[in-house]
Amino acid sequence: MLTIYSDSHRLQHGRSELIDGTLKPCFETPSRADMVLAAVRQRDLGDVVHPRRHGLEPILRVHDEGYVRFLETAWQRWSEMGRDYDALPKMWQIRRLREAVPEHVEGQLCYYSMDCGTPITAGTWQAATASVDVALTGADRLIGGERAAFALTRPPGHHAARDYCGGYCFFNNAAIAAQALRDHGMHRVAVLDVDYHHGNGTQDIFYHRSDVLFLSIHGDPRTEYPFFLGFADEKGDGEGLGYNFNFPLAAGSCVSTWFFALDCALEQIARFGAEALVVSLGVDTFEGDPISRFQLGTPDFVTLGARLAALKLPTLFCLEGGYAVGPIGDNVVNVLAGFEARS
Ligand SMILES: NCCCNCCCCCC(O)(O)C(F)(F)F
Ligand SMILES: [Zn+2]
Repeated sequence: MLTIYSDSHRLQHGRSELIDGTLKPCFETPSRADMVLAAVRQRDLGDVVHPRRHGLEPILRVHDEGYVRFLETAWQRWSEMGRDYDALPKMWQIRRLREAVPEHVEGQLCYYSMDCGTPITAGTWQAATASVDVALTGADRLIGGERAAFALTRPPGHHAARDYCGGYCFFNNAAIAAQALRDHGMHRVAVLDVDYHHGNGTQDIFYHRSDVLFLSIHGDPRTEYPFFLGFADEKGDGEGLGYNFNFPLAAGSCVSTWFFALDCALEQIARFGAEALVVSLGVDTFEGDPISRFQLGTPDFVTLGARLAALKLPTLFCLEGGYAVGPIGDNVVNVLAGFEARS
């Protein structure tokens, strides 16, 4: 399987995040991508290519222009305040506060974000746009007729909504790739999110649409981040009613429960008649993940890949989460190798 990778991911390296009430070093580190790339090479998964640049147009097919312009200018405006450290919001635009978009960078930082775990740094814009190019280069390969591709995307994307960043995500790589597949003639595209955390951003982007089916298996938002989206009763709206499926599972759920949810999701994808599949591939479902609470073992990721291959669809894998850095490479490559073995 082809891997698309850009060294520009290294430019996103936040210093700290506020997590569980304390400031800790960021869990979403460059070493994650280094370990995945090393495993891709060590396991001889296939060629590794650099992305083609696609510019801002595909991003603007999914994200709000004001939000994109904010991300493009935030660091420079933040630095002009004499700050040389990560940009993080100090509050949010919560219920009954004014909806208007602030002019000032500090206000916009609050308006265009959903948490304080997603630092904007000097290299964020370059890293995030390169990550989109990685995903889009993978989509180009599917459009060109290839069966599958692995977009080694970092920073991740599935928490990024039309007009806000969060959960270490700035641009929604998987959603932008799905939109590109639609724009290049695939009529029905499914996005399956297997990351531990609900892909609130991807749901937000496609919630009113029937041409992109979104499905997510994740930790129950009653107790797990992102708390405010990802419930089973969120089924889409308007045109999109019936084209959104959430499978929230209680923290600590066993592996067989997880695979039962996967089989239900795969059944919906087959019924939808998808012409292509984008997988938001987070491996923080791993039993040893430091911030998540499912129990998949490293061998289970082979089974996941095999189940996905059974759909016999052109498939683009976009890396999302996974914070057990030692095993992340084997966990990710197991999915891809498991997929290839059944293709
Ligand atoms: N007590 C745990 C608090 C969790 N705080 C933030 C979690 C962010 C998860 C990010 C991710 O893994 O979903 C992504 F794929 F986007 F990277
Ligand atoms: Zn996650």
